[in-house]
Amino acid sequence: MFHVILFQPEIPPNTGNIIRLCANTGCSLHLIEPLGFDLDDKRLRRAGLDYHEYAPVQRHADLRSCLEKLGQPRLFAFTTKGSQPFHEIDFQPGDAFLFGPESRGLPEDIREALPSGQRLRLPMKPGNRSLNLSNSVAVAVFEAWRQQGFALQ
Ligand SMILES: C[S@@+](CC[C@H](N)C(=O)[O-])C[C@H]1O[C@@H](n2cnc3c(N)ncnc32)[C@H](O)[C@@H]1O
Repeated sequence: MFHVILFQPEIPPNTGNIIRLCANTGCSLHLIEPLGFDLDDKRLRRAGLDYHEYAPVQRHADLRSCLEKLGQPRLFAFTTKGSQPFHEIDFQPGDAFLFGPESRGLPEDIREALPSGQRLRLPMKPGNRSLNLSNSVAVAVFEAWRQQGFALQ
């Protein structure tokens, strides 16, 4: 349905939650190396994942090779530095959603390579820094899936 791309994720429980989220919503999950942990990290396994939930998870050496493998999908970057409200986008099956690492967010060159309309911001109260990574992915995926009527294919 949708592709979730985590750029160099750092914190195992976040990725564990996102693996389960993707398994439950039918998204594929793409991890851009280097990762801040091993995929068999016990902190990641503590998310209680079943083996089948790992099935749609792929690792990629870099973002470019990931996007090539996905056939150059329409790409949206979720960033606190975006100005485009995410809920105004008409998401389409096959779209890819890119999220940054927990400590530093997406690098500037990756953000700036996209038009401003594809740099999406999730609303927050003024003065707050950011949402948790796995919460951000959940909000984004469920809005996109809601727009498809929670279609199962
Ligand atoms: C913990 S945040 C990173 C914090 C980093 N200091 C920053 O400002 O980007 C991890 C990721 O969650 C996503 N995220 C968190 N809050 C967001 C928001 N309000 N709008 C869009 N994306 C958000 C982004 O992809 C971000 O790179």
